[in-house]
Amino acid sequence: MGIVLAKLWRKLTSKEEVKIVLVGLDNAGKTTVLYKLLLDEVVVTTPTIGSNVEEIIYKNIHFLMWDLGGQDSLRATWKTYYIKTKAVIMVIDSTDKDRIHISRTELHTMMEDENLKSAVLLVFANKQDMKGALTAAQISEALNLTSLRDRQWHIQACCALTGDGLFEGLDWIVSQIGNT
Ligand SMILES: Nc1nc2c(ncn2[C@@H]2O[C@H](COP(=O)(O)OP(=O)(O)OP(=O)(O)O)[C@@H](O)[C@H]2O)c(=O)[nH]1
Ligand SMILES: [Mg+2]
Repeated sequence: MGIVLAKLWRKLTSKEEVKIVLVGLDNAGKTTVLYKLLLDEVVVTTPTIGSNVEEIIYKNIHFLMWDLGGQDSLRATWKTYYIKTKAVIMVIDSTDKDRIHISRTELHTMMEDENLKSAVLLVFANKQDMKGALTAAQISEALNLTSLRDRQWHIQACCALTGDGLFEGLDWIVSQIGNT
């Protein structure tokens, strides 16, 4: 316990950057999440080609957030961003029921990558404002999160337009990074 607290304290007081990658299918809302966290604004987005990177300082922790393009042709490049990643945030469009199986495959492939061995996983069940959105529990089941072994994971319902749930998700990451 003392060691965990000491590690957390070191993280909280150091200027060390905590690298996060934001992944998920195209149109999931990753870029919207990033700029809502950074600016508290809903920005007008276009599909991300390549990546956006921003520093977000929260609870005195410097998070370096990499928002990766989610289109099919870009997903093969995700792995080039994994090194030294402390947390993966997978953003899911909770209304995109037809493609949730693709998210599941992408997620489980990622989780096998050696560079993500000790990364924690936060899943954002985004677009909860929309009618017919799957609940976080339904998404958890569809992604088969309980099958993940040796992985700290958490799912958080959210709406990137209002910001609901976003900082709760970040709080979970903060609670985890003292253990890494
Ligand atoms: N209703 C609703 N729309 C959202 C929400 N979050 C994002 N959107 C919309 O979803 C669309 C796609 O958002 P982006 O943030 O560009 O999606 P992305 O995941 O970055 O997509 P790629 O860059 O192509 O991978 C935009 O029109 C957003 O305004 C949400 O919580 N609710
Ligand atoms: Mg984007």
